[in-house]
Amino acid sequence: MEVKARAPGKIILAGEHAVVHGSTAVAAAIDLYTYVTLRLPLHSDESNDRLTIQLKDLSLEFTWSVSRLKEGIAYDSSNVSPSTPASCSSQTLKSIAVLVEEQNIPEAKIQLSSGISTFLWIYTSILGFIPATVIITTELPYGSGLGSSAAFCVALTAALIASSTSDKTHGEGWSSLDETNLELLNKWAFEGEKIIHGKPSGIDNTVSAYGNMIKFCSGEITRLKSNMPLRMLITNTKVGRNTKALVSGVSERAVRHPEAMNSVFNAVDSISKEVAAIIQTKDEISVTEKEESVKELMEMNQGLLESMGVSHSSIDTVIQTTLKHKLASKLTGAGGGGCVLTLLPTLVSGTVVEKVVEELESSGFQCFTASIGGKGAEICF
Ligand SMILES: Nc1ncnc2c1ncn2[C@@H]1O[C@H](COP(=O)(O)OP(=O)(O)O)[C@@H](O)[C@H]1O
Ligand SMILES: C[C@@](O)(CCOP(=O)(O)O)CC(=O)O
Ligand SMILES: [Mg+2]
Repeated sequence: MEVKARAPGKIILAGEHAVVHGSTAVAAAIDLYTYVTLRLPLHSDESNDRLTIQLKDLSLEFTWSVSRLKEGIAYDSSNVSPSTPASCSSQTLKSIAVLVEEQNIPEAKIQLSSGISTFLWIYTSILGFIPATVIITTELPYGSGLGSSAAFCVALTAALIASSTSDKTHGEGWSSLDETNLELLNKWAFEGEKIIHGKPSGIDNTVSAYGNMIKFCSGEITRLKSNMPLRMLITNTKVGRNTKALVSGVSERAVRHPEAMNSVFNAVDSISKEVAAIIQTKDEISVTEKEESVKELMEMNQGLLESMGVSHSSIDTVIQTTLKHKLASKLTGAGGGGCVLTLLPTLVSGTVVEKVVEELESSGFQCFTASIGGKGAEICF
């Protein structure tokens, strides 16, 4: 039996990091996906009693015998049920880390360890100890702020949940999951994100699961309906970074300077709420005026991200380059490198965009555009 699932990456228009501390943020799905193919043997076959994960884009494969997993994963199965997503205890995570270490992941790719641990936790929690081959491909750059970790968790969970539902509509292309399963997969994906991020807000897995554009605050989701064109240039600085380290850096700063950081988080909250309001407003305000407001709010948000300590010299270079052409930019996702968003107002000419892209690419960055606010998780049999 084979089932496929896909889940999108995202951009955060306003509010990253502060959202971890209870502020509002605005995010949108983008049309770049992570794909998971789950192959379950139809009959138990003793010669292939293995769980294998293939990361196709990286030409990497990790595999364990089911008996090794049963012996290695220390959890109390009475506490684990597919329908009640639970956090991976530190003892279980340690036992999973041993199984991951046995795979000798190349040093240059060691950041994948948390993703592979997440895979083992979610897979065994939902399907138990049964053999399978899981094939992953992705259009998202790893660790660049576009939510590859959440898309991976959401797509994986969607495939696992779909394989265990009785309603399998074959041959009709991609279809979305029902509300109950979406809610379930979103909760599991959040548990996965906890292994990768430490302390996620849940915005990335939520927007990847549900798609569209959302306003998110302390787990509460408001779906946004945009009433203005929103075109963003995405620049990948290609500077590698790790969301977990950046998120904990901000928390440490908040412990050192609680009052100041609270003011920063409150300011971000106001910015995100204003961004959401402008995007949705049906008032007779011209598109140019709306774009001017979004531009200014992006600049303010970037300033506050700098004060949280999550910007980077490569991000500054993108900001300065785009500013020469009167375009505003802010980092998106965890920062520290990764991707930067530049608002492309409707009136900006194609020639200017080409020039900006040329300058950015000559600095070694990679530029692209993506369609914003599209589909969430989908499955296909
Ligand atoms: N397709 C994938 N397969 C396995 N692990 C993945 C995949 N995508 C992401 N991950 C995990 O997520 C990590 C990157 O997540 P993170 O630092 O949050 O950055 P982002 O979510 O912005 O891409 C990777 O180092 C890896 O552990
Ligand atoms: C920094 C943060 O706000 C977003 C992280 O996004 P990403 O993993 O960098 O794509 C963390 C979170 O909300 O969980
Ligand atoms: Mg992430």
